[in-house]
Amino acid sequence: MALVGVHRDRGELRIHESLEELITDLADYIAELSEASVKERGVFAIALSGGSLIGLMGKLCEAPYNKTVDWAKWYIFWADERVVAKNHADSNYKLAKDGLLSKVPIVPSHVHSINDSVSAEQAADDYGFVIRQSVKTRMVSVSDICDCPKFDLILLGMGSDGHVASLFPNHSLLEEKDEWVTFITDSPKPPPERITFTLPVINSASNVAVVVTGESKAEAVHLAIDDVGPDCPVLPSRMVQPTKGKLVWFLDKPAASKLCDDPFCNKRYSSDGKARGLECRRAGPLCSSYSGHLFHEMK
Ligand SMILES: O=C1O[C@H](COP(=O)(O)O)[C@@H](O)[C@H](O)[C@H]1O
Repeated sequence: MALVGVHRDRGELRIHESLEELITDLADYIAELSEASVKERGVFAIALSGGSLIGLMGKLCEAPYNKTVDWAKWYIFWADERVVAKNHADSNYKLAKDGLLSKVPIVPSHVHSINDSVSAEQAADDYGFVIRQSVKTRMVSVSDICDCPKFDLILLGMGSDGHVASLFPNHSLLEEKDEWVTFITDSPKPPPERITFTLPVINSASNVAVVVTGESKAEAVHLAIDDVGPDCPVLPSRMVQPTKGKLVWFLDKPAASKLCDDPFCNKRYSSDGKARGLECRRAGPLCSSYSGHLFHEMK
């Protein structure tokens, strides 16, 4: 059973009892967005990240999703990529290909991976061109408030330092306002050369999901979501604030364990692993950060 709440300005939180439950909820969420987008626009433009996210999407390769999802309508992009050969162990493309894309009937020409035979700067330029072409042909829609691409869904992971895509804390790339895709040659996490969507592109998407698991990320989750006051370090993950789109956090219990303005009205999980806040929530007024929200237990 998951707890779902809507934070007043940090989007919807889905906190899962187990990884298995999170994995199923994530597959349902992606499948539903795909269906809605294909119905509305005839296509589904999705941007992936690398890391643990791909393993957590694995259920999409299984029944019923492998048969019910309209894979032929999917257009795949990457929110970030390491500038390494496509068959390199560090490649986000390889990770997605091995873990997902080779197991479902995606049209190969709909998979937009980076040019891996040029410099990071050139790869970012080339990828920006690919996205401009995709906007021109309306495979990717365009934001109605700026000229940015509006992806149907951008899927992000988050590092324990709070980075998303290849946007790292205290890095000048966080200030990029003009480019859609940019590059980094000094990534604090190896490999050093990467390309990444910029915040204006991430924040123009119709839907953004941040998928975070494990206790090692609990502090970053706390800093990305809770109202921790003016001295709070501004993590890249906190700068994910879709202008008009919907933000959803998929968390497991360990990742959510340091949330203080939490769905449980400041009560953490009790030692037996039960979410005590459920009683608290039923009994009394809700934590102010979660006003105007729906809170329910998901079956
Ligand atoms: O380097 C990267 O790290 C993040 C987080 O990865 P995780 O394994 O800790 O989930 C990932 O989202 C990003 O795409 C990747 O390039």
